[in-house]
Amino acid sequence: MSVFSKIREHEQVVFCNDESTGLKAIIAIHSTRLGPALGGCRMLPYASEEEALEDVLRLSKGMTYKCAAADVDFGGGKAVIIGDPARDKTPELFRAFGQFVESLNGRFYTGTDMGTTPEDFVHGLRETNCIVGVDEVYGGSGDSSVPTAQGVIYGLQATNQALIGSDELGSKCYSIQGLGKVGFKVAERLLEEGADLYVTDINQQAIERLLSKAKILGAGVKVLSSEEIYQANADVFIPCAMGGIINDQTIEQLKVKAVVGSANNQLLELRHGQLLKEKGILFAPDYIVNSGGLIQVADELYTPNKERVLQKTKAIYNSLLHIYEYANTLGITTIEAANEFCEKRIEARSRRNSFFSHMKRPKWAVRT
Ligand SMILES: NC(=O)C1=CN([C@@H]2O[C@H](COP(=O)(O)OP(=O)(O)OC[C@H]3O[C@@H](n4cnc5c(N)ncnc54)[C@H](O)[C@@H]3O)[C@@H](O)[C@H]2O)C=CC1
Ligand SMILES: O=C(O)CCC(=O)C(=O)O
Repeated sequence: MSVFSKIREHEQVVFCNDESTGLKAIIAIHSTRLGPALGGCRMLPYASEEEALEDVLRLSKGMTYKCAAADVDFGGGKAVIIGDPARDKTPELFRAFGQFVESLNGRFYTGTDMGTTPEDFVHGLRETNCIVGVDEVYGGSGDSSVPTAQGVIYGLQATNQALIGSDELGSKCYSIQGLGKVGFKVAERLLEEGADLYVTDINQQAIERLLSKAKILGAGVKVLSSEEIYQANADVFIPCAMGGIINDQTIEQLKVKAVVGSANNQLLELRHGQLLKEKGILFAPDYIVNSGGLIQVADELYTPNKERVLQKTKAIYNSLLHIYEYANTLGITTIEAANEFCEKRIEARSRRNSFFSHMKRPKWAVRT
């Protein structure tokens, strides 16, 4: 397939190469119809450049929908750095990346994602102001995985409400894939609520950290292998690592009643939403559940306010219940319902103007 056929849905794709630092990154801007593109930057040891391109194209498109669902005036973008986060990170690499972000002149804002941390982006911040989610001491709004994890908790509560008519999180069993920045915080909160957990992570340190926490709380955690997690006898599966994990092979194994997690692009294909529905498994559209981080970093660009972020993150609960109800009424899948809702909103808003006209975000005039 030609490059232009591959990127036909996207406005712009930038390949960033810096030999001296070893930086190989791709920035994808899916759409700026609702405002400048906003989305985190992943660092992963992709098996091939094609795989990295595929990932950044899918992720940036997802951000367009996430921005529409979260009702923020930004568009969809994302970046990936090809490299091993455990081995290849240097301050100079992140500065080189920051220079490329700056060259886009405000069309793209970025921050953390899988494999990157707020500390990494402090280096990038020396080259551009278009970096979000660094520590408050550097003028940022802080680690965006905190509201992301909070949003997953609201998503779990809404899903429990839809399934059993109660928001209660304890006295249930959850299976969690990935105990990184988001997964660990979700696991910690569920343990505090008295829930039982099955967990998996390819990083042994992440497992040990959670086991120490569980020991302090006297809580029950069972560690499973990467393959076993799909068969766990849990009520809800919480994917907090990579995408594409809901597919033909895994759906067959799932015993849960719902899938609610932070991982971006959980469904390998749209039809997997239908397969989940047929199996009676409720799917919480990932870009609604995991929008807490986006809400925080978007808010940061209007001068950050923690209380406002919390209020907007809480809205994930009602948004999800609304999507469940809408899907039920129309007899469609929850992902179809969410996509339809976002596409209508993008269409309605773009009728006003099809371009964004200001580099700086206007200050919030109205408190919600
Ligand atoms: N950090 C944030 O605020 C947001 C994150 N997300 C998404 O949530 C997911 C997790 O993000 P973070 O926690 O920030 O990433 P992270 O890099 O901090 O954590 C990911 C964890 O998953 C583990 N992992 C990787 N492959 C695995 C596998 N095959 N099986 C089990 N564990 C595996 C890693 O060892 C790591 O501990 C990603 O899909 C990310 O795109 C979405 C919205 C915002
Ligand atoms: O969390 C962030 O820094 C930006 C939001 C994002 O990339 C995401 O929601 O996937």
